[in-house]
Amino acid sequence: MFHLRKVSRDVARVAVKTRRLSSAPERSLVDLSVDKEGIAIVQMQRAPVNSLNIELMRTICDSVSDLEKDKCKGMILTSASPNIFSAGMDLMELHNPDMKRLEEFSKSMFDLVLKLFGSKIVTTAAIDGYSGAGACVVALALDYRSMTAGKARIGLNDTAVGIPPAKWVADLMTRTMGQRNTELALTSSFMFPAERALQVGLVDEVAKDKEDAVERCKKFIKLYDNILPAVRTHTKLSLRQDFIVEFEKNREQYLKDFMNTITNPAFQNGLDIYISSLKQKKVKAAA
Ligand SMILES: CCCCC/C=C\C/C=C\C/C=C/C(=O)SCCNC(=O)CCNC(=O)[C@H](O)C(C)(C)COP(=O)(O)OP(=O)(O)OC[C@H]1O[C@@H](n2cnc3c(N)ncnc32)[C@H](O)[C@@H]1OP(=O)(O)O
Repeated sequence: MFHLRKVSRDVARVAVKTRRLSSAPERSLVDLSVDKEGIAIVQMQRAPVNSLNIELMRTICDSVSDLEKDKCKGMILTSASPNIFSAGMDLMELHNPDMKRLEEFSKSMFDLVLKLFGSKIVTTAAIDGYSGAGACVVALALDYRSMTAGKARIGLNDTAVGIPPAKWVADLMTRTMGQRNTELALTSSFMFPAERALQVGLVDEVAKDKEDAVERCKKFIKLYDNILPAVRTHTKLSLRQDFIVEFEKNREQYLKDFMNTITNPAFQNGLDIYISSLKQKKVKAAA
């Protein structure tokens, strides 16, 4: 666990009242609440599997911006879907896409990664269920991850949908898990149960259930209670600056690479088969 040096100084905080912000229609994709201590829960609720489409990614992004403006202590990203944190990118956004929307999709995806990775507040995830590919990228962009033991799996299984992991995705994983573990994870597309994910550093703690995962996130956020937020943010961002600068510098190229991969006919054929197999699974289960 982490040991943060105590700084004996009053930390001025803007009082954040407990409230819900999910009344606006576009905000119904997440349920956002902030407790009396200034810790926010951003709960994804895009049924059935929280697949990341443009609207969900933008909503998460906007929510984090709001929380930063409000000077929240920290946020916990979690899911309303039982057994699923998120199924990753919305495959329907990638399947026979409209070019303009695909470009918007790519931009929203990059904006979200940068927003989460470069956030001023403490960012955590309580992962209570499947967290594959794009969802694992989202989790990796946060400061801390707790994950429930059991059936939940996390990993970058991009090759399963025919997407070779982009360099920045591999970099993000390497920062967390180191070169060797990342190489093994990416080349094998291994989906880690919580205990294995903990061993390789993909998650920080294993929880017994969702409630416990949320509590562990809160505990992590409170570790910073005696550190001046501006000092913590400065330190975090200076350690992350290399990734952010590199990302901004290559953003246009990453966008082109992503668009080229998705629009490749071989990728579209593979995706056709993959989506059919997902649907078929349901038909078989019902039979
Ligand atoms: C900033 C964020 C993005 C960052 C990414 C950045 C860069 C690129 C990095 C990586 C590339 C990432 C690629 C991807 O993320 S591609 C998506 C990869 N995800 C998957 O392959 C998961 C596929 N789904 C499953 O394995 C299962 O559905 C599940 C999640 C384990 C859940 O199983 P369960 O049995 O509970 O449900 P169903 O399988 O019956 O599914 C219900 C329903 O949902 C549809 N669905 C499932 N997954 C997706 C999806 N990813 N997108 C769209 N729709 C999905 C499924 O087809 C069912 O639909 P139906 O109409 O039949 O009800």
